[in-house]
Amino acid sequence: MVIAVDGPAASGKGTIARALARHFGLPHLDTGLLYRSVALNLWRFGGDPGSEFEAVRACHIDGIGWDDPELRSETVSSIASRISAYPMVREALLERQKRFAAGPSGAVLDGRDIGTVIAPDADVKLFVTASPQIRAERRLKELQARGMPAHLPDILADIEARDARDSDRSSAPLRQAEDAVLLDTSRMSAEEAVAAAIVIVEKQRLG
Ligand SMILES: Nc1ncnc2c1ncn2[C@@H]1O[C@H](COP(=O)(O)OP(=O)(O)O)[C@@H](O)[C@H]1O
Ligand SMILES: Nc1ccn([C@@H]2O[C@H](COP(=O)(O)OP(=O)(O)O)[C@@H](O)[C@H]2O)c(=O)n1
Repeated sequence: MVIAVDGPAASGKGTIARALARHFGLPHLDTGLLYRSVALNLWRFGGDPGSEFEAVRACHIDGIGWDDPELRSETVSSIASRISAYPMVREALLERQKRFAAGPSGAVLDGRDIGTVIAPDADVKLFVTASPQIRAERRLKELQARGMPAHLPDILADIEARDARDSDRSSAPLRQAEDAVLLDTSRMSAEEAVAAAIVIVEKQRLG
């Protein structure tokens, strides 16, 4: 079974995708980490996020560990949001995501374009969302828990800017696939959102 989980920043898609992978015994790929790795590479070699050419040169990401704490920094988040709009960057990361989705034991992938581009034939597609204010509050708590300086109005502005960039880009914009089920987690705890997602998957896969 292949499960596609898409949605905007801090909607809870990663939490849901990880829990679904555990529940159904499937491998999981957080595709945002690929874009974050390119951003971290670019930042480390002093490249210009305004240059598609330099961003493509940063797509050799095998040397970056998924547990590198820098991947989650606000600087890297912001660069990732910019470089992910470049068609050549998306192209460079496409094959590895498609290969993961086509793996022999099925998969759960989360990102922005899983249901539309990476795995258009996924068995189940979820589009996870929540209001910008709620998402900003979640990210604030997350940053505070990691002891990082954080300011709600700045986080909200950043989330809105990233939503706009994700939705307005011409290459694989963020949008709900026609056959995706919408899950608005604004009024749900993480546990409730996971439980709702499991029910959706069970229903969808039975057709
Ligand atoms: N339904 C929810 N209610 C409250 N907090 C949540 C919920 N879902 C996720 N979170 C928390 O919000 C933050 C962002 O969630 P995450 O799953 O990383 O989102 P995304 O992958 O969409 O960016 C995390 O700290 C997570 O624990
Ligand atoms: N499939 C994907 C995944 C992420 N991205 C981009 O990569 C950035 C980081 O993704 P992420 O999923 O780790 O970000 P959060 O939603 O966790 O904040 C986002 O701002 C997106 O613009 C994308 O364009 N396509």
